[in-house]
Amino acid sequence: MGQPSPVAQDSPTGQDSPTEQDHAAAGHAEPAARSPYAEHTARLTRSLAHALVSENDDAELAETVRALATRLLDASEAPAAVTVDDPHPRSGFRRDITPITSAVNPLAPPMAIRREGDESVSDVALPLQYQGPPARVHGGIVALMLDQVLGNAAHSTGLPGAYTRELTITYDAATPLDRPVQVVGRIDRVEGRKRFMSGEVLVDGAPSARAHGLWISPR
Ligand SMILES: CCCCCCCCCCCC(=O)SCCNC(=O)CCNC(=O)[C@H](O)C(C)(C)COP(=O)(O)OP(=O)(O)OC[C@H]1O[C@@H](n2cnc3c(N)ncnc32)[C@H](O)[C@@H]1OP(=O)(O)O
Repeated sequence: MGQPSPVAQDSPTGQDSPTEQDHAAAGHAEPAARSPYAEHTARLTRSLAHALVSENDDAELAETVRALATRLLDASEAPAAVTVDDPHPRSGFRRDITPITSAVNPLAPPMAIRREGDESVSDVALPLQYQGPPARVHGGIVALMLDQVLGNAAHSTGLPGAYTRELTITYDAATPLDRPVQVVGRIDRVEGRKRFMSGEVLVDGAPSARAHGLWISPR
């Protein structure tokens, strides 16, 4: 596995400035300012989620969190205006707020995606927050990872932006928590506006889940 390399494009179209379609796909307006606030908040929230699932109770910490939650609520009037330089290779959006690769979305692990040849690749180990059955990654999270990595691959060639039209997952085996897994996606063929995609989640090189799907550019 090579070193992560930044995704070349800032937008699904590969242009310097994001288009309206990029914004529609990303679901937000262009950020007005840059600040470390969002990144710190995301890290804090991930830490809180970890503390919650660890089931340790600490009254003093709980009070600190309560007070902080009150302050954060007060400060969250315009969250769309808060952003940071993403320290991770970006998914392709100028500002990534997806719940899987964004550095500033506390729902996201976050998962970094890089290009290797014709494929989009991510190495990730998912912690307990993403558990479904005991010791296994939730199947919906597996689908989310594959949707994102296949989506990244669908946009990696400078083709116009496209949306997931169909995504089929075959779960072959458990995807373990807290162990490195690799998610891979690629374009199998392009027919006009349609991109037929495939990919897999690999555990020690063997697929725990396989995906195929269709991405379509809007008219
Ligand atoms: C660098 C950035 C990285 C960025 C990386 C970012 C990764 C983000 C990953 C997140 C991905 C998402 O969550 S995306 C969000 C979730 N998905 C969505 O919201 C999509 C919702 N669906 C839609 O908006 C729409 O259905 C579209 C835009 C996808 C397509 O609409 P449309 O253009 O009207 O489509 P339509 O005419 O019906 O179909 C187009 C053609 O495809 C054919 N077609 C339709 N379905 C199928 C099918 N299952 N199998 C074969 N062919 C099919 C039709 O017959 C037609 O063929 P012909 O007549 O042309 O021959």
